[in-house]
Amino acid sequence: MFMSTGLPVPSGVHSFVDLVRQSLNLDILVLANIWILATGAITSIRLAGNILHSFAEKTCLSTVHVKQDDPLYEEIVLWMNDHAFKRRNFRSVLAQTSKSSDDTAITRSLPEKLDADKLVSYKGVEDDSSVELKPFHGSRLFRFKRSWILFSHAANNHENISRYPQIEVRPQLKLQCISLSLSPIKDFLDEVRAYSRKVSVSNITVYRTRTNSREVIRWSPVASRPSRDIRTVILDKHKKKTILRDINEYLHPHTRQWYANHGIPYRRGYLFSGPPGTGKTSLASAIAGVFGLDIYVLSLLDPTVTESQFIRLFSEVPTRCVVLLEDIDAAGLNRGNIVPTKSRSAAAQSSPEPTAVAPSTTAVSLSGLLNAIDGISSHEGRILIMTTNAPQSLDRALIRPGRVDLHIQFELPSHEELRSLFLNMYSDISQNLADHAEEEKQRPAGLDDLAMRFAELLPERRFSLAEVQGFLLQYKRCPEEACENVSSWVKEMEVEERG
Ligand SMILES: Nc1ncnc2c1ncn2[C@@H]1O[C@H](COP(=O)(O)OP(=O)(O)OP(=O)(O)O)[C@@H](O)[C@H]1O
Repeated sequence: MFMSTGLPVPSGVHSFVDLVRQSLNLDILVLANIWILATGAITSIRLAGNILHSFAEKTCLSTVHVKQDDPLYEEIVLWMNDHAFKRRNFRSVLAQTSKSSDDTAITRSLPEKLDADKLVSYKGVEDDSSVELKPFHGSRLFRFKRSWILFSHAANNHENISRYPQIEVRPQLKLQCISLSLSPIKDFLDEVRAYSRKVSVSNITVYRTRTNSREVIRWSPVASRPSRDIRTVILDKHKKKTILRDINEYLHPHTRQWYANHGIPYRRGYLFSGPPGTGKTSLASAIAGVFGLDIYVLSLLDPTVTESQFIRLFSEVPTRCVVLLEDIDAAGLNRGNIVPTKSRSAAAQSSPEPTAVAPSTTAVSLSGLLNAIDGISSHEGRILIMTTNAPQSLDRALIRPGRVDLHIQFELPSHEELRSLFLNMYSDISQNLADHAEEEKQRPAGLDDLAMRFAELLPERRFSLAEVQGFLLQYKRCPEEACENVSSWVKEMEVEERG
């Protein structure tokens, strides 16, 4: 009987129950009992599963946790998306605005030749690469070589993070396999690394500091872009060769062993000095490309980074990478109020006037920076590149050998360098030409003469390559026009300087 509880039941419920009973020929009480039993059974199976899983975890499962701020995290997610998740249909995915610089879709929907007078609105242009849908959270059991690996990626519990910021949050990415040894997962991780290297072979990733949701400052990838071709960096051939050889030798594993055998800390530092816009950052980026290294950019002027964080970040960079510390003079770094001593070489080339010392604008003191560079916790194996516009204002302690092993001075361009810039702008150096002679042969006829004329119309060692490049960008497709207009541009610049 339905009325067994003795509680009054609305007549509407009565008629609904009668309707179900008559039309389906089923007793709703029986249905309710079946439902209760099924729910109980499912809950028990789940519970048993959990108990079994935690028992297996303790006895026969090997587990590897990966923290979200480790570069491996992104690499594993990438591998899973491109392999294990590829053929499965997910209904809950992560939508991402694509950072890809691949313009194929846009190029397809535009006319082949650029019409200078026809303006294109990119709102209406189809860009099918702008949104990516990726499986993100969830579990997946997959076979790798001869082992079964369970990948689990839990969603971030933001509530817990904001409530208990001091508590170490459980790592969200977990790999497990039925084995008493970690070697199947180790093999898998090696494969993940190799795959990630293959995918980004011609790209360099730039890392900068970012404060995460737990208010902890960490390295974070901000861009992955094609590396700059070293041939496009204009610099005295001898200087370019010297630094490339030096880094090549330094990075070789034999050199590392040599340092270890001789008890010398395995570190190498470079100082790039020169006026603004002469190619210091461009060379650092091209070096990273040549040696397939990622760049970690630190700024002494970043107000969010304290001295201890600065030292920690320095010690957290990977073994082979470029750490770029830009404009170290701009931070007004000095030993408290002590006026920094001039370096011998810098003093030789600087003006006889004493250099005005800017007040310190950084949370990092000179001793903090020295500590980060070669203190006890400082990382070995990295390449440190510091750039400055005013080497004469740097403390000698900062640029002593061991901290700065090679000083590359950039100058305002000579006629020869201006000629090279012109040729760079108007020749197609996207082709992978093996030697210089081959490169010359491929140049459009007459370009060499134009380049010579252009360079001679400009005064030597007066304007930076960045300034001249800015002028040339107005005539991207018309080298002749650039030559015709360069003299009036020089006059304008001179008037501007005087004013
Ligand atoms: N030596 C050079 N070779 C090729 N391009 C250069 C060179 N110098 C400057 N440029 C061009 O000028 C622009 C600025 O160069 P870059 O940022 O490398 O200069 P910088 O010396 O680091 O300047 P700053 O001291 O202001 O940071 C870049 O777009 C680069 O292409």
